[in-house]
Parts: sequence; C-alpha cells; structure tokens
Amino acid sequence: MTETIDILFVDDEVEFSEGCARWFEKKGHRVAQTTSGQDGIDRCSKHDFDVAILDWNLPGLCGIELVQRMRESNPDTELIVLTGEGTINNAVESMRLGVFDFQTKPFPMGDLERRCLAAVDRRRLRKENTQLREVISRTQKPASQMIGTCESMHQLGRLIERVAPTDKAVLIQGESGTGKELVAQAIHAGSPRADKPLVTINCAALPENLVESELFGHEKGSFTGATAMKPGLFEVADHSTLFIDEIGELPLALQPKLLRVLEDGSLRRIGSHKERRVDVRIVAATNRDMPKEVAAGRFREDLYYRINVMALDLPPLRERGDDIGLLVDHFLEQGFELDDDVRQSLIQYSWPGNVRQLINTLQRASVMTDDGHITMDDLPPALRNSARGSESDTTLPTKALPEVGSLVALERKHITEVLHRESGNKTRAARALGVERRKLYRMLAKHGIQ
Ligand SMILES: Nc1ncnc2c1ncn2[C@@H]1O[C@H](COP(=O)(O)OP(=O)(O)OP(=O)(O)O)[C@@H](O)[C@H]1O
Repeated sequence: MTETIDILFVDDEVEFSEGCARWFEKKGHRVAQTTSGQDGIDRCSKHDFDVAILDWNLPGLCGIELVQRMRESNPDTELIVLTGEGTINNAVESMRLGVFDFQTKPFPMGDLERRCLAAVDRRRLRKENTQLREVISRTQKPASQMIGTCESMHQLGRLIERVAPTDKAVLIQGESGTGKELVAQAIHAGSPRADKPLVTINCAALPENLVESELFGHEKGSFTGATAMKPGLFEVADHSTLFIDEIGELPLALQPKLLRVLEDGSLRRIGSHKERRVDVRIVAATNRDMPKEVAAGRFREDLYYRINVMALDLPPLRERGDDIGLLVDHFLEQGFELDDDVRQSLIQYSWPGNVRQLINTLQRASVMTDDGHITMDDLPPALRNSARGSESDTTLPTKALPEVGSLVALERKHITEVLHRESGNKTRAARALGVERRKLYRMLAKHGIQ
C-alpha cells in the first residue's frame, strides 16, 4: 500500500463525494467529507488535512473565496480543485492562489490518488524547507568529535551505539560542560532520523514565559508581542530529534503539556484550538539530581519516567584520567606549546566547569602568552593556586582528588575571583566560567555569594 493520505472532500454533490470517499477508504486513506464550504473551512482550521479536494461552485461561496479562506485557515493543507465546469480563467486564478491542481470531472480515481500523493510530497517538501529555515535561523552548531579513551567514555560510546538507532527517549546526565550536547548530537547522528537536522532548546537559557512558545509555537496575536505566527520547536523537529537541554529547569506548569506530546504526539500552539500531531524523538539532558527534583515536587514523576527510558551518565572530567591530556592536545591551537608544569597543573586540576572550562582556559592562555609559549603566568588564578596547593606533595597521583569540602571551597573561590575580575558583571562572569547566567545565579546562591 502507498502512504495514508488524510483527505477532506468539500463538494455539494453528495453521491460523487461519497463514491470518492469509499474508493479512497478502500485504498487505506482517511477521508472526511462535507457539502458546505464554510464547514470545510472550519474543519481545516481544526484538523491538519494533507489534501482538501474542493468543488469550485458551491452554493453561497465562489471558488476563489473558498480557496482563499481555506488557505488562510490552514496554509499547510494542499488544495486540489475538482469541478464540473472548469474555465481557463478559473484554473489560472486558482493556481495563482497556490492551489496544487485544477481538474475537471469526471476524473479517474487512480489519477486523483496520484495527484493527492504528489500534493503530499509537495507538502512534505515545504515543511522540510520551513524546518531547515527555522533551524538555520536558530543557529545550528556543527557536531564536534568526541575525544576520550578512558573506560567510562568507551562504555558511553557503546551505549550510544546501542541506543541511537532506536526511537527511545534518552536522558543524559552529567555536570555542566561534560559534553552532554555532544552526546545528544552523536545519538541523533546514529539514528534513522539523521538526515533531518537535530533541533535544540535550552530551557535554562530562556525566560520561563518564552519556553512554552519556543516549544509549542504560537498563533499571531496570542499574547503581547506575538506579531506573527511561529511554529514551535516540536513542529520544527517533526520526524527528527529534539534535544531538550537543562530539562530540570522546565517550569512545572509546562510539564503536563510536554508529557502529553510525549505520550501521544499531540500538541496545540499557544492561542490555537487546532490539535497537531508530531513524530519527535526526545533526547534530554540535565545536570540536576532528577530523583531529588522529583522528590522535592519540582519535576513530575510521570514525566521523569517518560524521558528517562534510557539514562546515560557522563563522568566529570576530573574522573577521566588520561583523557585530560588528550583533550589538552586536541584543543591547544597550533603554534602554541605548554610548559611542563602547566601541563601538569592542567592534568591535576579538578575542572568544576569540565571540558568547557578546559577549552576556555586554553583559549585564554593562548591570548595571554606573548610568544606562543604558555607558562604558569598565563593560567587563571584558580589553576595557579591549585598547582601551588599541590606543590607540597608532588607525588600526588593525577586521580587523587581534593576532598569534596575543599572542592566546593575551590569552586567558591574561583567564582569569586572571576566575578571580581569581571567587576561584578554576571553576564561576563558566566561567560568566563562557561556556564549559563541562570546557572551562575544558582551557584552564587549555593555559595552564599552576594
Ligand atoms: N569528550 C569531548 N571531546 C571533545 N570536546 C568535548 C568533549 N566533551 C565536551 N566537549 C566540548 O566541550 C564544550 C561543552 O560541551 P557541551 O556543551 O556538550 O556540554 P554540556 O554538558 O551540554 O554543558 P551544559 O550542561 O552547560 O549545557 C563543547 O564545546 C564541546 O564540544
């Protein structure tokens, strides 16, 4: 069987449209019918038909007006005009309005089915075009190579290979900067959806009131500032993967709406009654302790189980042994070299901001050095201090980490220093630390820093 088409017949010749409906239903398509143009317009605004087949001369509504209003009520539905009295003028006019095809009755059913399938193809292409434009306009980063040979990264690689080709929801857990987005990209790249772009939303980077409209879209005029209709990222990610970063930050009020779309693929844009269906694979990431969030009532338990079909844990950089050296070599730009003690302190540092912080540190050092030779003076104070702290015990093995208490103190000190250096500017401090602004606020609260 060919693919199922969702068709609406708008024709006042009941016998004709019933005959067509029976024929199309026998072929496995879904058919709705109405004899009234107004009812056709209403139905199109409530349901996303693939194709509507219209009569040109309906009582009370001329063909041109019907086409115009059908297009307004749902610009995504393809229109085919099938009329008893076709004139060249009508055909030209309807094509100008974007009708897919204009034919006169009688028209063989097999040909009509082929025209419908071609219309569905055009609809799909148009949708893909919109998706691509949306993704490009929301800036797509190219996927980077994932560096790491330690056992936990090997294990992670094997899990990614196993889970990627399935359609299962995946929850990636790990501290900030450990590479959760890279893992999401790898899962998408290894999935049958890889030919479509991965769509990403970061719940922490958006003000709460914007998260809903970004995820689910909105109609024009649905709230102040909604000057144009905008499809949500779920629609943009139709037949692809949606990466929901920092899902732990998703406002509680929005969680039932997300649960619904995960359960049956249906959603409504803000300000719309129309139910839309999407087929989206979810990969989510968090650096929060989700069971704790659930216990505290900040995250719905049912939603947690939905997104956590497969959990992937990313180890912090300080637990990856020799990988730190590999990452340093990978991210050190050509033409720069490190003093031995610099390399040693990079390897021994606890990296609270993980790989992102390591990349920032190397970039900063390459700006600080005058001659391409990076010395301890080119490192940020937190690294210099931590190296000084370990000088008293040079036999300290790479993996022997400071006690948790001192790690927290180190983090506090580092944040305070960065804030001081950036004259208290939190946006710049967050950038320097390699974290989102909202995360910085949480860190400040955690450490009681004013
Ligand atoms: N194993 C790795 N190999 C190479 N680059 C990596 C690796 N892990 C992370 N990176 C790089 O580190 C930076 C931070 O990674 P990413 O954004 O994936 O982290 P994250 O865990 O999603 O962070 P956050 O929780 O703050 O969103 C990116 O530039 C990424 O390309």
